Amino acid sequence: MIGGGRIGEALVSGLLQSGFATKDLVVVEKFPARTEELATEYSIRVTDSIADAAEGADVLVIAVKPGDVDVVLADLGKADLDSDREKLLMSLVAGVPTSRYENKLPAGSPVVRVMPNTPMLVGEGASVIAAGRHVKPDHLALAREILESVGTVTVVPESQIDAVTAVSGSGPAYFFLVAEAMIDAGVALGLTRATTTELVVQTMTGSAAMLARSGENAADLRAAVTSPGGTTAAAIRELERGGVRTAFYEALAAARDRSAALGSSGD
Ligand SMILES: NC(=O)C1=CN([C@@H]2O[C@H](COP(=O)(O)OP(=O)(O)OC[C@H]3O[C@@H](n4cnc5c(N)ncnc54)[C@H](O)[C@@H]3O)[C@@H](O)[C@H]2O)C=CC1
Ligand SMILES: O=C(O)[C@@H]1CCC=N1
Repeated sequence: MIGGGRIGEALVSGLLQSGFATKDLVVVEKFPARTEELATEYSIRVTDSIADAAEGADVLVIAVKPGDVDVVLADLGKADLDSDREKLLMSLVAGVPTSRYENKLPAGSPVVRVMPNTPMLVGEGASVIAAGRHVKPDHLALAREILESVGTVTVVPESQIDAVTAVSGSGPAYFFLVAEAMIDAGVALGLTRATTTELVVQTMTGSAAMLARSGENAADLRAAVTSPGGTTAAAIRELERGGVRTAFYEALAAARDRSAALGSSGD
């Protein structure tokens, strides 16, 4: 795991909780305080040397910011890696296409681009994978196996990954924002923060469970809550007046465009 930040830690933590052995994971982290934190929290080996971790690894996971990918690739290029041992590279980096890795790695290197999300920290991640040019079914199966230990896995063509990033990669932030706004609104109505937080969290959890399990679509489930002339209709009217639907269209298009831009500029 190259990059032990938020997403790197989420995957490491999820993998360990799902039964991966600490001896099978090595994290490369360049920020010393972070190195210390990860080693203490998870009892895994954390190093600041990419060469040290990559030697002997079957899978390299890249979890640095898009702007740091070229440095990582340069370090991998300098490392004296065992060329007989094929390594699967899994990039969790937003925006960066598989071709950027393929152009810098030895010819024929298998690269899988992944768009994960942070709920993998609690085993509820939604990971989406796209195969690079040299990926064979076995590589895809291995990537799937790793990611399925922390949530669901969906395979799409790489042309769809920027859109997927807008939906599920950034998606948790939209839900957290809605939760934050609802909690503040409940407090404005006079409820305690503790009570309103508990109610919002359970309402979100319960609604998500209904969406996942009831077999009904979101529009029908919403209609079932909306009594004629009732409270929900009054609330939805205000949300629509506030442009909530258009805001989501625009927000997801902005995220998709930003993902594409990160891939070309890297910053
Ligand atoms: N945070 C999220 O919800 C999601 C993030 N991603 C992607 O995951 C990647 C990482 O994001 P975060 O974890 O949020 O960022 P972060 O900034 O928390 O973590 C990146 C880590 O990489 C380390 N690092 C940078 N250069 C390094 C190098 N050369 N060698 C070793 N370590 C190095 C940094 O010290 C830092 O700890 C990004 O590319 C992002 O696009 C993808 C999906 C969701
Ligand atoms: O905000 C970002 O760029 C990353 C990618 C998806 C979620 N977080």
